[in-house]
Amino acid sequence: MKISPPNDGLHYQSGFCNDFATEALPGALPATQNSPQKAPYGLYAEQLSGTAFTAPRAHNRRSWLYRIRPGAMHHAFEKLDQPLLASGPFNQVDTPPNQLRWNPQPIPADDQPTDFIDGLITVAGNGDAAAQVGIAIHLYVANRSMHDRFFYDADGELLIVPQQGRLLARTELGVLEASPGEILVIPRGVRFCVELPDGVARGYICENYGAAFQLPELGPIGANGLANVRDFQAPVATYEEREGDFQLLAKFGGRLWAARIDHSPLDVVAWHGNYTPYKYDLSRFNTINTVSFDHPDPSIFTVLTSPSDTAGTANVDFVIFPPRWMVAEHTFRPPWFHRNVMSEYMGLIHGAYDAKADGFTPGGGSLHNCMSGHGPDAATFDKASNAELAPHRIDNTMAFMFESRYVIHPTRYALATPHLQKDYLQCWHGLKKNFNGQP
Ligand SMILES: O=C(O)Cc1cc(O)ccc1O
Ligand SMILES: [Fe+2]
Repeated sequence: MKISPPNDGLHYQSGFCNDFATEALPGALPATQNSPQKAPYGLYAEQLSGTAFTAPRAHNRRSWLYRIRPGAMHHAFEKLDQPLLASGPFNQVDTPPNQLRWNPQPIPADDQPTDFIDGLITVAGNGDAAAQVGIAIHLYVANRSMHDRFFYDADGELLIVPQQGRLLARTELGVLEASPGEILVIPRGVRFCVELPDGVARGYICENYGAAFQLPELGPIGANGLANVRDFQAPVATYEEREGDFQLLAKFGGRLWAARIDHSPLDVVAWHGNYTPYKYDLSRFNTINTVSFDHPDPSIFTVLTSPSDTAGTANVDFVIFPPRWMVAEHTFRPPWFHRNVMSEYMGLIHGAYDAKADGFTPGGGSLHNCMSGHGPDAATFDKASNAELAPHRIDNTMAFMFESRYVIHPTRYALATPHLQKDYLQCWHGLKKNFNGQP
């Protein structure tokens, strides 16, 4: 496996939810208090709270920003139409228990300029943004950088999974670049814009209305393993001092809103705290699996989890299926047939997924809802049932799953789009009856 330092030329601070401190100008960060009577350089001090003031210390997230102008300085918001963006409660259409699968969403043609916000398409979700429970699952397809407009999401944090093309996220707390194979998390409320270094981009987003993503417990695995703390990267303070006729977009109450703003809100010269955007390279994931027999539950592949108020039962887990060695003896090695109380949306970043011989392609998606049967397709079942069980490396692949305790409701668009595969269920119809009463 290749492990390399970040090659995007940007600087990052290492760690997950650390108490970071960073300043773009020397002395811009007050050294001994949060709210000096006059902050250095004439900056305004502003606290950005991601959890209740009174949240337990282990979960409390907030950062102190020292900025050129406070976040309150903009004109009034007015509603902005974005017909393909939907929000919880998801009740546009009745949710069928059918297993669903989609082909990739095409990137818009060049004569249809589409930035990261224009290109958001909601395919499914659950819960209620206003109640801070559940998730929305969006795709993004874009062919333009965001020019002179900035966005924040009050409804949830954004876990962004690039599938094609890099994203350069300029945020209030600094700049991060994410390539396919990396993820980017923008906390609730953080203002940012997205540029496209490769001209086009496509990917998936889990908009998490619930508790912020955290690292899963490791239990008997020990002190190390899965996604290690030091591999998460937060930005360093970088500010824009820029005036003009700009737009501040907000997602609030399930709707998009737009306000005029006469300066760049990315004007934070220094900050400290643990409420930050971050990126993570999925190739850093320390994969744990069986070295004896049977296919363990996919929870061993959990990168991040958003807990609900029931222990061990996530609002949403972000799970990956990375390259790995398969060595299980006398075992059917691919994912088994199963029905799950949790609901599973899957996407594919690149390569092929070991439960599906074909039909699940990079950029595509699938949804297996609460208690809907699914598992290997007929070709995979046949092959794996007869394979010689030598050590085998599953290579060149990266699939992922957003797994939620709440039923995931597809949107009207997702059920009507021509990208929905009409024949998905056929993938199991070729499974033969092998039972003949003989052991
Ligand atoms: O393909 C799926 O459905 C995801 C999945 C993978 C796995 O290895 C075990 C169970 C499971 O739900
Ligand atoms: Fe599954």
